[in-house]
Amino acid sequence: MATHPGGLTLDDSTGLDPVVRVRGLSRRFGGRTVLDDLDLEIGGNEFVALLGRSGSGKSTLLRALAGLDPDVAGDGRVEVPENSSVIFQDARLLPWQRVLANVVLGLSGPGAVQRGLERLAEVGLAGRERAWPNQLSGGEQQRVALARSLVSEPRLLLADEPFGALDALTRIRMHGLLRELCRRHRPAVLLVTHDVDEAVALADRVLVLDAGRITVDTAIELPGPRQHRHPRFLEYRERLLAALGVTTDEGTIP
Ligand SMILES: Nc1ncnc2c1ncn2[C@@H]1O[C@H](COP(=O)(O)OP(=O)(O)OP(=O)(O)O)[C@@H](O)[C@H]1O
Repeated sequence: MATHPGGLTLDDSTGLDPVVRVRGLSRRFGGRTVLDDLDLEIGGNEFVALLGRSGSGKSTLLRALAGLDPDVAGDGRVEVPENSSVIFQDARLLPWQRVLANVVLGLSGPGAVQRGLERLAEVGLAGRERAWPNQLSGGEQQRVALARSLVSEPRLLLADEPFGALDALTRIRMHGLLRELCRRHRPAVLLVTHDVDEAVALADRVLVLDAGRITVDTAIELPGPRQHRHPRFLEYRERLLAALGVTTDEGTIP
């Protein structure tokens, strides 16, 4: 059981008990308000994608949740699980440490190395444990970062455009891998992306951040493996693009 900030008692056993609770979060840079009294809840095991135009504050929100921004306004309330992980667009591996050492960095105790080996196998890098990061491709390095982000069995995974630097084919493979790993390890996920297709393909719920607040909050309900050409997929896509202010005509070359 856990206590809601408002005093409501929520039942952990449902898996719906929020692991992220944000109330009244504001962030200003100089005179500019980027996050404006924002509220957000993410349930345990929920996979949430956060869309927004460039500069709308997606990374600012993720950094606040990751505890990487010491200057978020004091009147807001941000509750996240202690055991959270972050993954960025660049893998951020230590070049002087081998792959396995990068994955288990900061972990101690019996079983840490074993867990690292298991995660590496899950991301398809069994046998590469002793390689140096610069011996891996960009996509492989990002697989290592994914293994590292899950090795501590986090309750919350914060991902900031983790596939943004990858080529289209690698990105699609990584989508499948992330979905599969999240099904297995069940963290709640907040995935920041500018890619509407990525959001609809991966998430249970998609948010749009605009003018400092969450303006769209929609569940994605699609049967079976997600097909980009499924009519409902296209419907979600159109609706989200419209919410982002993109008209269907944009991108059409006359
Ligand atoms: N440390 C900072 N100092 C000043 N302004 C900042 C700082 N960090 C972010 N900003 C501003 O806050 C706004 C939101 O930035 P943020 O990186 O959160 O947007 P974003 O939605 O993630 O954008 P993108 O999709 O382009 O990555 C931008 O206008 C940015 O210039």
